[in-house]
Amino acid sequence: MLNEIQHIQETAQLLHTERQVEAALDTMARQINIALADKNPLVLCVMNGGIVVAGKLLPRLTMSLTLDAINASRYQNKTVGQTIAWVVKPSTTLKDRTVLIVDDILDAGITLKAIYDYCFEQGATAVYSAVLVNKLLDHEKPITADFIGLDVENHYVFGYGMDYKGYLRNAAGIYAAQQAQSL
Ligand SMILES: O=P(O)(O)OC[C@H]1O[C@H](OP(=O)(O)OP(=O)(O)O)[C@H](O)[C@@H]1O
Ligand SMILES: Nc1nc2[nH]cnc2c(=O)[nH]1
Repeated sequence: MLNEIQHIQETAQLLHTERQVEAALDTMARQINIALADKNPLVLCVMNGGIVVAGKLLPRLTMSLTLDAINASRYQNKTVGQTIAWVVKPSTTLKDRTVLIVDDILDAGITLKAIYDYCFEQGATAVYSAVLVNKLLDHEKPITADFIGLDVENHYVFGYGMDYKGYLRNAAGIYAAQQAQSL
């Protein structure tokens, strides 16, 4: 496995540098600070991928807020999505809260739509979403995010929380994985 990960890392294409990602986070935070200034939001970090984005975004946010996590995983360390596994649900009540869902990537949009619907089912009054990366697809998605950091073309990407088979979430940039060799 580690041979494959090393190969993926060495052959990956850098799409957005750390500096570009940090600038995108600044811009997202500015927009969120304006839109949710007086909303006392509950920030819901979508584990595991959202952990880096949430961790980087939170110190940039200036309003009063609380934090919780949700883990709805569709890829489960694979590169092709399947049905959603609800691993962790928030322990805080969502009732009457404005929720800000924070995730690393909006791809087909199935995960975000499921979490969005879940928040309303739990009694949230308003639900916003922030994703670091929006993948450009040639078909409609069931949901769009309110705050988007960067667009990427239709590659499998990793870095800034996004994994390749569970690894490379710690890459300090956004990379496109090239086709894996069978190693
Ligand atoms: O738009 P979609 O096609 O539904 O995919 C997006 C989701 O996929 C990834 O999660 P994943 O299921 O890989 O879990 P992870 O956060 O643990 O990596 C990512 O963090 C998003 O939550
Ligand atoms: N790491 C990663 N997770 C995803 N989940 C949905 N699409 C992607 C992707 O391109 N990369």
